[in-house]
Amino acid sequence: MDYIAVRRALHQIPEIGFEEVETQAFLLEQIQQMPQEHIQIMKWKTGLLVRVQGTQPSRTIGFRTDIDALPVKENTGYPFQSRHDGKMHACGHDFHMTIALGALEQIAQNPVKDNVVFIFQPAEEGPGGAVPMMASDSFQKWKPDFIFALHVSPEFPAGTVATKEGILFANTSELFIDFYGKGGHAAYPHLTYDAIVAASHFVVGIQSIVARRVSPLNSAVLTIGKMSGGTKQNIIAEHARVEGTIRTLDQETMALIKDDIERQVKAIEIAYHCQSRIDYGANYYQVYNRKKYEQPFVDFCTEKAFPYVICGDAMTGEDFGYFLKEIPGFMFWLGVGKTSGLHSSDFKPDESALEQGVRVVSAYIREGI
Ligand SMILES: CC(=O)N[C@@H](CCC[C@H](N)C(=O)O)C(=O)O
Repeated sequence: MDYIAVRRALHQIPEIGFEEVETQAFLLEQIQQMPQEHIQIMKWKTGLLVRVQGTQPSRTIGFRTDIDALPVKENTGYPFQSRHDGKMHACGHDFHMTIALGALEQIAQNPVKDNVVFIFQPAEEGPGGAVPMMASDSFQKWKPDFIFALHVSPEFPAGTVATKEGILFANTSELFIDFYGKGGHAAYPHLTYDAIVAASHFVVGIQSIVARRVSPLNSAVLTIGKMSGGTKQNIIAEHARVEGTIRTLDQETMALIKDDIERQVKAIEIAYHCQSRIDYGANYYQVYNRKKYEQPFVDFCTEKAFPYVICGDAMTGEDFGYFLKEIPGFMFWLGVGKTSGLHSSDFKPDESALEQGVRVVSAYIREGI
């Protein structure tokens, strides 16, 4: 398989969570070009489960990749840039899928003792594909006894593995708040209750939550990434909406932040004569690496001379945390060299990491687990 060509082809067809129809078809096309004798495929919504039958199986090993993209307008200048306007693989899932396909090809060509299931999971960026996929009959039928996954990172040199014991990715909760006021003519503000002014005060007010309610020895993030409202420049807005995300390293801090958000929303309602509705959307459980499952991987990397570093916690989220809550396993970062950060419109990971990713994943399946 030409990893770079596959990654570039996937890069051109980014799709948002649970819309990965073209992606699923492309993945199937690639899988059909592999030796078929030991492979079985099950579709699950826009995702796939692909099982390679082991030679003398006593258990099932799982490797999971996410397959969705983000609503980002690409600005990489790539000749192979996204063909789907306003959508982009800005979180590296094109890399993740290519590495999964590469490892699948190697295992399909030469199966290992145990069964291996490659899990192509939709909607990691939202609304969250892991929980419904895990609950499906298809997943339950081939449920792995051990599972692992990777995520690309621009924080580490291309091809370098980075992981740690304990929390790797944070707990997350999406946040959507609608403010409803009373619209009217821009020249008669005293006859209205401006929803945009209410939402703006809310956004400024909550900046004090992490600064003043969360212990300075703890960590949390409260980001509003989107704000919208109104219909025209000379009409006072009846409705405004803020959309964001909360990140914490424990559930208590998550509850504390939500409680403070609710208090501030109540205060805004009173002060600005509006009504509101809060929706916490998708919540992701932390990705927690238990030493028992992470340490053997670190030892394996050392033994095989795969470049490796110990990393810190990150406030990124990943619904892979739900797999690890139920199934033994671990997650790691794969460095893709210095580039703009994840979710940036000019995110340009170093493609030399693809081959190393395939090498690490297939070697660990074959010799490590
Ligand atoms: C690795 C990564 O970037 N993951 C996403 C996960 C999204 C979680 C959820 N939809 C939210 O926005 O809270 C991230 O943003 O960290």
